[in-house]
Amino acid sequence: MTENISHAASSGIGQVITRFGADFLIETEAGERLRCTARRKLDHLACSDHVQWERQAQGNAAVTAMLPRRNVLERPDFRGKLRPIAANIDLLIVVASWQPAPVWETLDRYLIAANRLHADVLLVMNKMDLRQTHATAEAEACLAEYVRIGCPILHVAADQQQGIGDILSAIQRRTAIVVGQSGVGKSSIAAQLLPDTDIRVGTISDTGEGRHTTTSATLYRLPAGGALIDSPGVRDFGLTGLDFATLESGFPEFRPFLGGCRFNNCTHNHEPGCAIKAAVNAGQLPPKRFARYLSLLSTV
Ligand SMILES: Nc1nc2c(ncn2[C@@H]2O[C@H](COP(=O)(O)OP(=O)(O)OP(=O)(O)O)[C@@H](O)[C@H]2O)c(=O)[nH]1
Ligand SMILES: [Zn+2]
Repeated sequence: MTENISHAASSGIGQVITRFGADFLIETEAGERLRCTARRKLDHLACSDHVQWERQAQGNAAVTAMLPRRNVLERPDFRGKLRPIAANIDLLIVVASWQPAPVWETLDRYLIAANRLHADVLLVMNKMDLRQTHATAEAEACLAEYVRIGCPILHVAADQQQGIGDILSAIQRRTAIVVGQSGVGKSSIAAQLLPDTDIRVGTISDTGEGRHTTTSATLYRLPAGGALIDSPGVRDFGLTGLDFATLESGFPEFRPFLGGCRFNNCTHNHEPGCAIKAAVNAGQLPPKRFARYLSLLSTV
């Protein structure tokens, strides 16, 4: 790596691939991977952040600035302090399965989180081989409501390599993360999306310092375009700090009716003249989603 340095650019723009302790692995615009140090004030950098980098004496490189990010996923560390783990996420791939059965309120929470991040959602119903035997009428009705509100849904079977190509084409050029409750098949799906483990590990061994195992979120480029950010902490991320405005805007199907409530601070619960409740009663809004909205409302 060092012999190329005199010919290579000495500074530029790049993207954070992952982090090793205080250091970052950066991908330059030329596609080169550089291990960089960063000043303490850049400690809040996260996987997929765009940055400015600079080579220094002895071939060391450093991140010198963070460029604006479109969003950031944060989760509390062991002290309860919010820490950024991944930035610039375009798509939340929310995985659910027929066994374990979907927890619909959890799915609603992921939809709210995606909306808060201004990211798109793709619901992946995994283990479609178990749908016939395990899907209850209630679960099918809940899923039908997701179809009704326009949530994109794919049915796949990761174990049987069915539908993985559809997920790859749905990602397109976006940067995605895979989330979902335990046991639904997130690892199986990630392994299918990133089948070449050498690519997965190789991105990190490219720094010439041997193979690192990192629990930090890592950005993987997908051969068909787009990228996947993955780590255990990304996969089991959950919505925290829910407030009323976030909750209400996480139910996009309410939007056409929102101006119609008698009170402009209506919470769509007990208030008279509520347009949302009227629309639910008139069959214009999905009732099961609304019932879960009320249950989430009692937590804000
Ligand atoms: N029947 C069936 N089982 C599957 C399918 N995909 C994955 N599984 C199984 O489901 C189980 C859980 O899969 P994982 O990929 O470990 O699920 P996960 O979401 O990563 O689980 P956690 O690590 O607990 O969060 C494993 O036993 C898989 O073999 C599928 O398409 N059909
Ligand atoms: Zn209302």
